[in-house]
Amino acid sequence: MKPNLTDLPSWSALESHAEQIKPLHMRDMFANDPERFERFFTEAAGIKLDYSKNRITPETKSLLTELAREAQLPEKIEAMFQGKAINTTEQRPALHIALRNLTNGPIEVDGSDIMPEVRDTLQQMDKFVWRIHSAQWRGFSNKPFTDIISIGIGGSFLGPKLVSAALKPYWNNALNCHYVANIDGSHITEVLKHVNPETTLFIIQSKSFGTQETLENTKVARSWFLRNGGNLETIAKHFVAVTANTQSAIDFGIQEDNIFPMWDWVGGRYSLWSAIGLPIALAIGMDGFKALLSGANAMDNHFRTAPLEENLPVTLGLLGIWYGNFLGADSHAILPYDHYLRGLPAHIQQLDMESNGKSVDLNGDPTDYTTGPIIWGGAGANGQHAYHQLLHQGTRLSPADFIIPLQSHNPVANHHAILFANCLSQTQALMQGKTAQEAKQELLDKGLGEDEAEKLAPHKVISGNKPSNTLLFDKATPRTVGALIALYEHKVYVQGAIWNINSFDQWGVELGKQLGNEILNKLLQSSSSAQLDASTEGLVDLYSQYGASI
Ligand SMILES: O=P(O)(O)OC[C@H]1O[C@](O)(CO)[C@@H](O)[C@@H]1O
Repeated sequence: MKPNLTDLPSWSALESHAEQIKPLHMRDMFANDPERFERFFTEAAGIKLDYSKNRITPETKSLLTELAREAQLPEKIEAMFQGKAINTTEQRPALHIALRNLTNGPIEVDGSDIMPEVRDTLQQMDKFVWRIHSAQWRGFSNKPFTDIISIGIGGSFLGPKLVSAALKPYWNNALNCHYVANIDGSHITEVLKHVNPETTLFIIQSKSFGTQETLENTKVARSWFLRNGGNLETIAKHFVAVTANTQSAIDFGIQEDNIFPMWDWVGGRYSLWSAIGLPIALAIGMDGFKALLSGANAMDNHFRTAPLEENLPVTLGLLGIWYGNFLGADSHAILPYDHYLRGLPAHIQQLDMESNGKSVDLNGDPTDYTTGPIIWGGAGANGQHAYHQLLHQGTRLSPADFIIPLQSHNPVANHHAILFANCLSQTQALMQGKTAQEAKQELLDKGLGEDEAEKLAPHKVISGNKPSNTLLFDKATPRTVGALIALYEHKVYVQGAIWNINSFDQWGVELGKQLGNEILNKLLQSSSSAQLDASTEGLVDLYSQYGASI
């Protein structure tokens, strides 16, 4: 039997090593090692990573790499690329890498090559995008489309939404791209207010075609369409679907020719590279979409072949393990300093937390170590005037990724230099902090008296020693955005592989769905026999008294 993770020799070595590292300050690490930047810098697929502002030494790095080897990470990486059923609870491979496999080499699932279907679907997308862009495919009154509304949630929403916003400079501008996800009726109501039924195309995005939010929103979109000039014959011009469950989409009323396939070997949160990326392709064109795939593919090749020590996803994954399992961090911040990438934290949050928010290992045994962190974040520099205070002076440790392009798509005045300076100053401040002596001297220099300075100084002390990574790329292009997202996908896999958990299922979300249906029955028909706890029952009563009648 394989040893438990915490029984591996490198695990106990890392535990002892952590005790040696805890008292050390990064300020001194930088002072003592002029090569530190070069030592802890790596790049691949257009993404540069400076990880020198971490609480690590070369020994930390080699111990973490040893952990990766002892936990059989290289074998597990290969298993993913070879299409092994690494999603063990559902007996499926996780082959998002096939969706961007540009070598045309075969990738087999159950003995048959899946690449022909992948290529066919890309062609189907290509043809569709061309027909919409060239106005060969028009709305019911023969006008070209002006708006697309993608209806989907979770992985069928966050990835396409992130990427289409990230690549706004590449939009062909003939089409506006909107997203509806939430079952809160205000979401679809607000989106429908701004579009014309004659020129609006709906893309229903659901791998399962069984997701309540998506199906209910689709019903609303359909009746809105029928009430506003459309009819049963013209629905086919305005509704297409992307799903792995073709029959349910047909039963729902989507014409078979309007259905783009996806497959059970691609997880929802890894699916933006499939036809779920249709809104992206419509927004930026198929060449742009293929460039996105090629960026991800470049990261895939790097991940599969680069030595562990130079491997970007492995490096990020191991650093996360270092902080989470050995230095007590329980969250991780994603801080894009790029307006176009403002959707990145939400996407990575789903990617990471739905993948690695697990507490049993592959054998079904409870893990005796912590797993996936809480992912949070937002766009810089805005966050500096909000939550960065806690990063600098709070009691919790939250490592952060600062993500910034070297060039801006919009070189307005000195904005990009200012943005860049803000980003770097944050990582510097987090690393070096401000000592009590420095704080006091600053106050004295400002003319405060000795007593006053002494009193105020503790509030101005910043401990520093707070870790961050800086990720850079030339510009947010389809290629770099593809590589960046693939980097995080693989980071998540690295961590899941080492923690020996299944990163590709999400059973935790099911209970809420089950209970939600029971509660809904209660809300809609007060006769339901479902037994509820006192709190939920009380809240249902409140809804029956006040909510239902409004
Ligand atoms: O694409 P579907 O099947 O509608 O699922 C939407 C999302 O729901 C989830 O299953 C979680 O509820 C995600 O994993 C998935 O991306």
